Amino acid sequence: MATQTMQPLVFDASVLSRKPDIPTELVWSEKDRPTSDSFDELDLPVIDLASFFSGNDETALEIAKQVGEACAKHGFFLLTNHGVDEGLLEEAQRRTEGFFRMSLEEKERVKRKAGEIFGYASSFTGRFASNLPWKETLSIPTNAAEEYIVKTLGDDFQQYGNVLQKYSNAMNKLVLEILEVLGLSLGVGRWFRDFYSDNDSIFRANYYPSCLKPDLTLGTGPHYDPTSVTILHQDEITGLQVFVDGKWYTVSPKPNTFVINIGDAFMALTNKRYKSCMHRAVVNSTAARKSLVFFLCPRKDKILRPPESLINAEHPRAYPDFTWATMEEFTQKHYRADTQTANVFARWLQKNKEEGITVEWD
Ligand SMILES: C=C1C[C@]23C[C@@]1(O)CC[C@H]2[C@]1(C)CCC[C@@](C)(C(=O)O)[C@H]1[C@@H]3C(=O)O
Ligand SMILES: O=C(O)CCC(=O)C(=O)O
Ligand SMILES: [Fe+2]
Repeated sequence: MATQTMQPLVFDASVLSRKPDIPTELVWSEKDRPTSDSFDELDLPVIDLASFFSGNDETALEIAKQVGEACAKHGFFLLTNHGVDEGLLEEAQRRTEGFFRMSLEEKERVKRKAGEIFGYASSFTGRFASNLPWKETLSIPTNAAEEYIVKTLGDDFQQYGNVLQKYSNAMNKLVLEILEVLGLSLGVGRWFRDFYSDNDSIFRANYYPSCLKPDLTLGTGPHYDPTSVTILHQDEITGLQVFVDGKWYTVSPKPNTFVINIGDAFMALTNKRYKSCMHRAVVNSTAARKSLVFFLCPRKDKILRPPESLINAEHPRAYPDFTWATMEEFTQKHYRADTQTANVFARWLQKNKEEGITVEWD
């Protein structure tokens, strides 16, 4: 008798957004599903970046203190007066909308292949079997955004590639400034800025189609970003939620404002002085939502070891040394990034060391 193999689900928004019966692969277990009390707004400090760089030391120290408090508590804050051109933000959002509105077949010309970080993924149908996210993603290298888009989608997409390159360049400049604020807040000056000066980061556009049963699904499941620092730009639709003090809260979009959060790799680099924090994205029944995300990643072969001044008797090493290449591989080949990534990764490094497999901290 021939054995029947299960075909992976096809996540085609033009079909699924109209379907009241949700395929089981996209239904999340009850404990993870969004509840109505998760829409209370989270109170986050709004950091004025222009004031930080105004030349007044007292102002800069006060701003660094606010950032430090937020990062020691949950790792999230908002950023305004960031200097990124508003027209560029609008154009990046608009052209991204245009990309995701194309047919599945057209988008799959840039399909993300197994084990690869970059490309278009429609939910993660080929990658995971359950708890699939109600989203499509397009991930590209920030250091070669235009080249990547043109190479995969062709010359007709040159304008989109160019906008994503400009956006990536703007994020690269902005993240180094944010790292100056973070450096001042921990008393290490430009150490973080210098460490990431040759960063090799990831841009990701998230597209969350509307869903007729948003109470059963999640756009992005609960996770900590495994990366270093995340700069998120939401369109005008609400969806981001953060878990603080045992409860889910919403971080609504505000015009011309970025949401910044610390990821696991930066938590390790600060010797756990700063925390990464669990978050997720919910979907809704009426409107599609987009977010543009810059995930700061160090040059792949750089050892993540905290500055000496952050290590002492009161704060012994919280994580072993590692490279981003190893952590990235871990999230792609061994572990689905979730709420436990940093701890499971540290244990995995330890186990490899015990088994005599070379790890960076030998
Ligand atoms: C290194 C990475 C893994 C994820 C993409 C990223 O480039 C940065 C963040 C990670 C992720 C977004 C965290 C949430 C879970 C995840 C599976 C997702 O929902 O997209 C993660 C990414 C991944 O593709 O593994
Ligand atoms: O879309 C959002 O608001 C959050 C996305 C997110 O957390 C991620 O891509 O890591
Ligand atoms: Fe995230």
